[in-house]
Amino acid sequence: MTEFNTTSLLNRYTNNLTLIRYKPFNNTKSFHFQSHHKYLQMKRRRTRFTPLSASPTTAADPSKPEPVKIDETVPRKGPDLQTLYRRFYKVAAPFWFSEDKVQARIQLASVFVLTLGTTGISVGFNFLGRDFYNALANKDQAQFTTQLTYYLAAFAGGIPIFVFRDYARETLALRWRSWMTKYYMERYLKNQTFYQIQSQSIIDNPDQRIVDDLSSFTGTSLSFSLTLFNALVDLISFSNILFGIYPPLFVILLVYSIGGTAISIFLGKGLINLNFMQEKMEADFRYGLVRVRENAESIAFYGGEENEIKLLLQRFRNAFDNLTQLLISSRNLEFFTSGYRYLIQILPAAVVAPMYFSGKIEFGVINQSVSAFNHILGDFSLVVYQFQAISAFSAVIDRLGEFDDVLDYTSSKAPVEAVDEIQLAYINVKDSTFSKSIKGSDTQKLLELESLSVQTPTNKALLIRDLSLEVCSNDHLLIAGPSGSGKTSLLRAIAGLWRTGKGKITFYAKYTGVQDQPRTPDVAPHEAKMVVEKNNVDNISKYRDFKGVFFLPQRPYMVLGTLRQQLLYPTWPDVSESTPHDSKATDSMPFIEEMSERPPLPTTEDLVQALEDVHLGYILSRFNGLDTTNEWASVLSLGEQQRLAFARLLLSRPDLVLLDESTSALDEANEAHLYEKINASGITYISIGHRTSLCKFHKKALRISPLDLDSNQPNWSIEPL
Ligand SMILES: Nc1ncnc2c1ncn2[C@@H]1O[C@H](COP(=O)(O)OP(=O)(O)OP(=O)(O)O)[C@@H](O)[C@H]1O
Repeated sequence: MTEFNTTSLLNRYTNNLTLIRYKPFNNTKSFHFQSHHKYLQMKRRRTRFTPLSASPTTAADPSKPEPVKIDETVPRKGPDLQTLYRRFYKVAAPFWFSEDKVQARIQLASVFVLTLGTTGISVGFNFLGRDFYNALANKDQAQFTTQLTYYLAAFAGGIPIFVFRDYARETLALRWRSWMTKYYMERYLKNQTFYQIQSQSIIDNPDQRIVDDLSSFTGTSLSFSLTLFNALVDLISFSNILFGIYPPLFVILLVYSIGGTAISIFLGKGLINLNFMQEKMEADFRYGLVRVRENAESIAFYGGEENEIKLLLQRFRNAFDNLTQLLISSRNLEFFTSGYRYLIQILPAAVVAPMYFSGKIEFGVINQSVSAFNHILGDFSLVVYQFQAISAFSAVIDRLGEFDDVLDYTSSKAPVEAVDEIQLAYINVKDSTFSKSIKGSDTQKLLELESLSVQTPTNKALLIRDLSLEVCSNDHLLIAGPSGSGKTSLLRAIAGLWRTGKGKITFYAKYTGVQDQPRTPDVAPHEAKMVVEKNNVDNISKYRDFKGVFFLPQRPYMVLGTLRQQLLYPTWPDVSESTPHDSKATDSMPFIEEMSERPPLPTTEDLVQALEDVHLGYILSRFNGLDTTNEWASVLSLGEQQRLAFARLLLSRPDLVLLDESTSALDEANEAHLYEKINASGITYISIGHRTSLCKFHKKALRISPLDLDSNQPNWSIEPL
């Protein structure tokens, strides 16, 4: 039924070009980092994660995370108990030792106290029940009325405690989740970790792990801890009662529950893995749909609906098949758990009844023993009754733990592998005397490449050999060469995205981050105020604080948001129309705060002027000003998006910009206008481009030719234009 509904829905969605009209403004879940290629591989094979060949440093140090990488050739094996425990602790612990620990612990303590309260109330009800039924059996009306009053009073007093316990638990879970969400997102977006995870296919669906797994991890961890605590207190309280009534009954119960737990673990051991795969496959399916939405126009132009339906249905079928397996395993387990649950129901009454008949106990004691018996049975049988929930939770722990390990591994990788990598250094040149001292003139060195060789990260193919060059202010450089020769790869290396190769890249720019940075010994004190070596892991993000450098890709990235946010991206990232409602929302999430200092915010007039400067003033009236939200990548043409990217550039005014075919979609008049604008605003540019019309805006050209592997000669040359 579900499969049929999904199939027909997909058919209706992709037929008649419905996809092109669908606008995704309110979906904040649309992270999209999984490659299509990976999906094609996934179709026939199941996935397992195996350790990477870790370097000796990481392997020897047990505190370092265990790195993982997708190996799609072998079926995945579930984690062992020790790994699960390690992962649970690693994921759960940081919050309870964070800056919010005092509040969090107080809240946790109150939840536990309220839980104790609820157990006390249950015990009270057990005794009330005994007296109530005794009064009934004795036909003692006065006593019955008194007991009834007590019962009602206990209800009135007890119910709020149950309600407040749940409320306190859920607010604590929310607090924990909001802290964890920020913690994981920061690590995911730091040091270009998201780029490495995506470009090397390290793990599947990180977005689903941040959104869904974190939510269920925090909620379930708390409710399971409380269930365990409750069961323990319950066990102590009710064991006394049952033991007091008839000790052998207690022993039978103990044996029964231990046996039941062992059998359910044996029967349900495959469920953890099935749950893990289910989460992954559901996320893959959802991601496939997000891709259709995001690429609606291209798919519609290609007429690729049929293809998409097949691919999407295949993804859905993977989830469906796995769920079928999951249901079968759950059903088999259910046969056992249902039998286990109901088989023993009449036992306490049957065992205690002879004592009642012989007058040793009153009638109410039978009811009391049944109730105590059921409580203890429930406590001892936690694993049996909750096995499916426990296996789903284990899958969540496994996925989050794996993600956590990858985040740790990716951010700790840089120092270990530094020997064979391209070195990046950043020199702060706020000091104007230094600027002039470099060449004895007013020009300032902005970028220096020393013996730089660039290799592709996956197969280490050499693209550029031994490149050395210097770019000073107004030294506009054009990078040219045949398609595939490595022009964009050179920019990737300069941007720090690719580190494979050797040589050194040094930026000389204005640094806007923290001042007290270590100085490297090879730079004389009069030359630079501060140097940041990229080998230090934190420095990739510090590098972004360099006001001096800006990159413009061929297809500009359009953020989800207003036109104002487009223009302010990426220099002023956290600016949005903050309403009173927003600030309230931030108050309730104490961890979501501004991340760092920014340069002064451009005014509305500045933004309008920037749009006019790139000949885009007309879109203001078309889209009702700066503050309306649109799917900008769909509503603006590629040329308009490129001009918008130049408006960002003019607002940020960096010293140096790297343009990767950034005017490829523009007519020559607009292209010339934009180059004149950036030239006039004092920005030095390095452009990649194929058009000869670009030559007149540049002073020199770097020509890259395809590498000849048989020769040791560099495959580049520099010539004046
Ligand atoms: N992630 C990657 N892993 C392995 N090889 C890659 C990767 N990205 C690009 N390459 C290869 O590196 C080579 C250079 O690619 P690059 O994008 O730098 O070329 P380009 O000179 O900019 O080409 P074009 O002018 O067509 O844009 C190509 O052969 C490409 O296939």
